[in-house]
Amino acid sequence: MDLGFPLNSSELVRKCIAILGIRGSGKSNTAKILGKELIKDGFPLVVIDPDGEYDFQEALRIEDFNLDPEVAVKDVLERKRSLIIDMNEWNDEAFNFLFKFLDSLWNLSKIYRTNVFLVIEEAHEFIPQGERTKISEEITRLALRGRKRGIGMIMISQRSARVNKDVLTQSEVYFLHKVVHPADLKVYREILPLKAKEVADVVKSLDVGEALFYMNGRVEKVKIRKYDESTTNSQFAENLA
Ligand SMILES: Nc1ncnc2c1ncn2[C@@H]1O[C@H](COP(=O)(O)OP(=O)(O)OP(=O)(O)O)[C@@H](O)[C@H]1O
Repeated sequence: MDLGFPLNSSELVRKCIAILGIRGSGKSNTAKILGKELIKDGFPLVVIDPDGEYDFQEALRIEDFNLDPEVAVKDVLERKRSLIIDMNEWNDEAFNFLFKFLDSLWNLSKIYRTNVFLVIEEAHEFIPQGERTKISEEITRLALRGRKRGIGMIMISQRSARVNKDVLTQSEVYFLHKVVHPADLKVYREILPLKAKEVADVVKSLDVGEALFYMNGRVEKVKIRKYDESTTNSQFAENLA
């Protein structure tokens, strides 16, 4: 696949991927490019979208939560359809749906074992460090034990230090965009096999859309290509069979 640099999508299957960086550093753009390329290569995505900003062609958007979560999960695992769960309303209805959806995903993935990626935007909101919720427990279980069931994860956060450490350290692939806060730089130092000064210098030099890509022990400065918002239009979940 082409992210602005070439990468083999099969190398990402069943892995946890972290996309980190400050506001405006290009995280969402990176996640969208990566998500679109994964869909193109045949891997369904489930996007937990707190700001209603994701919109992939051929994905179904769920924003009306009357739907049976198990039917939605089966659509992903059986028909390999991508879903965007729009959490914009941030209400009990949305959280109840999400909890049941993640629980069904855990249970049914054992049967189907479809390779799928769970995309979690603003990951610090759903899997906060030092706090446990019903949802964070579901996501943690999927991250720590989902690999054999086909589950990969893409976590995106502007607050690296506030994301649950147990989950973040499961990541094997990192896109590290610019950060400035010392607590976030400290997280980068823990992740990268570089000297502290090197980390500080190279991270400071990153422009919008640039990131340190870290996988298989190799760190590379990359420029992600720009996502074309005009080519997207997801369908609504009423179309779910
Ligand atoms: N690789 C890129 N090439 C060119 N422009 C980019 C690139 N990545 C991001 N941008 C632009 O920079 C701006 C911020 O990008 P983006 O929304 O992806 O950042 P973010 O880190 O996700 O910010 P936030 O945390 O506020 O969501 C957008 O206008 C986007 O179009």
